[in-house]
Amino acid sequence: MHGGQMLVEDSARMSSILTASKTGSFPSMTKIVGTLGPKTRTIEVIEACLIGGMSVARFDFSWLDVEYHQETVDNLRKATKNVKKLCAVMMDTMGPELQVYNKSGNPIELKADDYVTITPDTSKVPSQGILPVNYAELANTVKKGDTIFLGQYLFTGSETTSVWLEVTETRGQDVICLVKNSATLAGFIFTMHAAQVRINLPTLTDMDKQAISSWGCRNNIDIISLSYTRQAEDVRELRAFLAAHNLPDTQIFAKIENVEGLRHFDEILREADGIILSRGNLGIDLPPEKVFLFQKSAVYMCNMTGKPAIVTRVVDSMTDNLRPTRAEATDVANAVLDGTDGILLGAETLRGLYPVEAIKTVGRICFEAESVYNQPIHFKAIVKHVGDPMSNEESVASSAVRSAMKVKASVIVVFTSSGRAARMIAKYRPPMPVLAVVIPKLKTDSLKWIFSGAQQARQCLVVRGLYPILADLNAASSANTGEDSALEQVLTHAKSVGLVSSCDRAVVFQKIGDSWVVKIVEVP
Ligand SMILES: Nc1ncnc2c1ncn2[C@@H]1O[C@H](COP(=O)(O)OP(=O)(O)OP(=O)(O)O)[C@@H](O)[C@H]1O
Ligand SMILES: CC(=O)C(=O)O
Ligand SMILES: [K+]
Ligand SMILES: [Mg+2]
Repeated sequence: MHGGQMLVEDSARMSSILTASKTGSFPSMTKIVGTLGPKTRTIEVIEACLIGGMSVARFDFSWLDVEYHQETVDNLRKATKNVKKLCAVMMDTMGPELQVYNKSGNPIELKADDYVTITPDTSKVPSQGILPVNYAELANTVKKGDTIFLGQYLFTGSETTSVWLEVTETRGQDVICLVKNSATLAGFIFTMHAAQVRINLPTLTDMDKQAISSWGCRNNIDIISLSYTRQAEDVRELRAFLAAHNLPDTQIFAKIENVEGLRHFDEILREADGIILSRGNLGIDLPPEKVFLFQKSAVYMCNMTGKPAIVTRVVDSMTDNLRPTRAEATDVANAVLDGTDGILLGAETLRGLYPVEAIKTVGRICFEAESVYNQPIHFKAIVKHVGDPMSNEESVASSAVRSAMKVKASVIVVFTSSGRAARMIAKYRPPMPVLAVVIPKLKTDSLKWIFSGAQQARQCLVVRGLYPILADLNAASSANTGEDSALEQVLTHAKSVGLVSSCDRAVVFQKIGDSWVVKIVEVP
């Protein structure tokens, strides 16, 4: 059961480390985002990922086309039905990504101390001596001494399949580079990252717009992960585009992947619904000694404002191995202790040999870290950050979390329509799970009437500690009559999944009429 009875600071902790974890059937509070690709697109594997703890599926449009992703998302829908679990759909844009296409798929061997020319002439065949890139202005953008990384998609920057280049000169539109490490580039697409330079391409490209208006609309996507977000305007532009394409409720998670995004972090955070700390790219854009500082500061700011923070690139080595490295295992736990909402798996699930094991391993580490998370410190920091006077809702929400801790409640139940109230509770990081009971609302898009709710429920799946339940329509009418049939149903469900037992206490946060109310009930 979740609970955080002991902190790492407690002196009695050491021997208890060896006690087996009671993970049970309930997943970690920290959410796991899995990128679906070649190794994770059959119904069977997706089912195993969902059962293993994946609650958000990411579709990366840097790779392949709308038809490919449609097949995968159709399989995801079947899998969620089969295992009776909700899963949010996250679409990841391509953005201004530099790519080298290696049509033949023949490996390219680069040797340390050799020279290689990067050219925008894409009629050239990539080889040891020449690498054609999909960007005409590279020579005007980089200068002597700059660093360029190149490798298979989702490369780590310290492996034999990616290469570190140093710009020695520019010649017309070409860029001549010194190869710093020997490497064999394999695959059909290589990603290029020029460190700390501005790529003069729009954040939301025409290709992305096309994919959103076709695939995105067709699948009523829950979240867009906006790659290479560099300023708040990027988010505003996407927001307007979504509204114009009948996707007004799709959330925007800004991916911070370079120093320009880092510089504008505060303004981006104000506009976005969540943040993805894209350590893959940012980890090579920043000097290594600065990466942790960005992570701690960014997660802290997200926590203070109650917006989800997702950390990427945690267990790269699990792409080919059953166990993560010691450093990776510790890194996952530290991300949880920092306060992250979710962990995003990329290569591990996309092309890895052990996608399900990667999900489960990360889930177990998160679960363990959550049990020693210093929630009281976090709680105090938010109260201080929000300051006085608090809004009525926030004041009651924070009190609900405090009450739940004081009475050692097993669960907090929150009734919500948009998900906002649930996120407000989660912001205070209660140590027990929060059941977000999503009450459907009747809405019109001027063509037809529809019930909202399913999407809002799925969007809760990216927030630490939230477990959404989509209420039936009868629940919607019972609230204002003071009837508690919905609450009874929720507690019965919580009992059936082993989350609560008879005589446990549950804290309920709900809106009755215009007032926010907290009550403490005993599980029947
Ligand atoms: N016991 C209950 N049973 C069923 N419905 C309930 C119960 N208690 C509250 N509700 C309903 O839950 C809904 C809570 O949604 P509400 O819209 O107030 O919150 P939200 O969507 O998180 O915030 P906002 O609308 O401000 O974005 C209300 O419609 C309320 O009437
Ligand atoms: C996932 C991703 O894009 C990154 O970490 O850079
Ligand atoms: K991408
Ligand atoms: Mg990236």
